[in-house]
Amino acid sequence: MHALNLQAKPLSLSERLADLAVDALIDEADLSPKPALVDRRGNGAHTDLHLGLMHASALSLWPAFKEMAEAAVEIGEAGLPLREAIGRIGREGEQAMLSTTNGVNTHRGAIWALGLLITAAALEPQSSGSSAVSVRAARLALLDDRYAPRPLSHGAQVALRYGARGAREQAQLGFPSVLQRGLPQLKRSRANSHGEQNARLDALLAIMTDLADTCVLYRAGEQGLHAMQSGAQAVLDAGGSASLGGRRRLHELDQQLIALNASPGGAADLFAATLLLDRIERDGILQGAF
Ligand SMILES: CC(C)(COP(=O)(O)OP(=O)(O)OC[C@H]1O[C@@H](n2cnc3c(N)ncnc32)[C@H](O[C@H]2O[C@H](COP(=O)(O)OP(=O)(O)OP(=O)(O)O)[C@@H](O)[C@H]2O)[C@@H]1O)[C@@H](O)C(=O)NCCC(=O)NCCS
Ligand SMILES: Nc1ncnc2[nH]cnc12
Repeated sequence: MHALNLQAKPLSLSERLADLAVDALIDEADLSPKPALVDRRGNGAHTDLHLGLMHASALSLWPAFKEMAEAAVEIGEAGLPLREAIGRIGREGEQAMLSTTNGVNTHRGAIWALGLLITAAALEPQSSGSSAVSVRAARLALLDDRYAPRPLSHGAQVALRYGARGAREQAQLGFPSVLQRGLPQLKRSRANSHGEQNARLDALLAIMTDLADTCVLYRAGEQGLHAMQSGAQAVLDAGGSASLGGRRRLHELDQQLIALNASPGGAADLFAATLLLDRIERDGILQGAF
């Protein structure tokens, strides 16, 4: 008789990438204190969101992320067939999210950003540096999905009103807010021994300093966007989240954005993308897979 084999089955590349994406979303939700966003302390500027819902939403997206990575492995190149396959899977993921959250939009922007990035990572797992993955993701984002509906989304309304191009442009440009703001700040604050949670808060704030966040623009106009960008810069200038001065500024920013109803949901999604790329680069996506 054979002894029981209790060893866990190794994860496939797609399962591992889906795990990394969901982990990044859960870590983003848990990070506290984030200005005006849902975190361990409360609901920030939201009346219809809470931490449990953010976690449930993140977990509901695992199958969609896995399917996107599988499509990349099967199709094998960043062309229109792959773009349209992940567009369809992304829309199905949005439906799974909405049925989990009872219709609340928790992670639409995250499905877009993290979906493109894990698809790009799965295309060439041996080339998993942040810049290389982002360039491949941008190539996919530049392709026009013929089956995508064009709803008058909040982002589309803000584009008409203020000319901000939001999530689509961010991806098409290769995620500059992640590559030029979030990741460098995360590394700087870690190098200064600020502690992991403070380093993550600083990375989120760095993204907020110059993002045209369409959530903020939709809810609080240009005044809200200016408050977000200048307030985030003030925290970093005062020494960041690890310093007493920075923490005071962070508290002020939280209060100010809540008063303006300005929730930086786009910045939160790009912060999750920062964590994802950081993990892919540090741990490698092949570790633990196969
Ligand atoms: C291309 C799409 C991203 C669609 O873009 P569009 O701008 O038309 O759509 P929006 O519905 O407005 O979604 C964009 C979401 O992206 C986040 N975001 C905002 N600004 C930026 C930015 N500058 N860079 C990157 N990301 C950004 C943001 O997501 C977060 O906010 C959500 C809550 O927002 P909202 O619905 O406005 O909610 P509230 O203000 O709270 O509403 P009320 O309570 O007031 O009612 C939250 O979900 C966060 O995730 C924007 O919301 C893309 O989505 C698309 O085409 N999808 C189709 C499927 C597809 O092709 N997928 C590809 C597979 S990878
Ligand atoms: N933590 C958070 N709070 C509110 N909206 C979000 N969208 C993505 N993450 C979010």
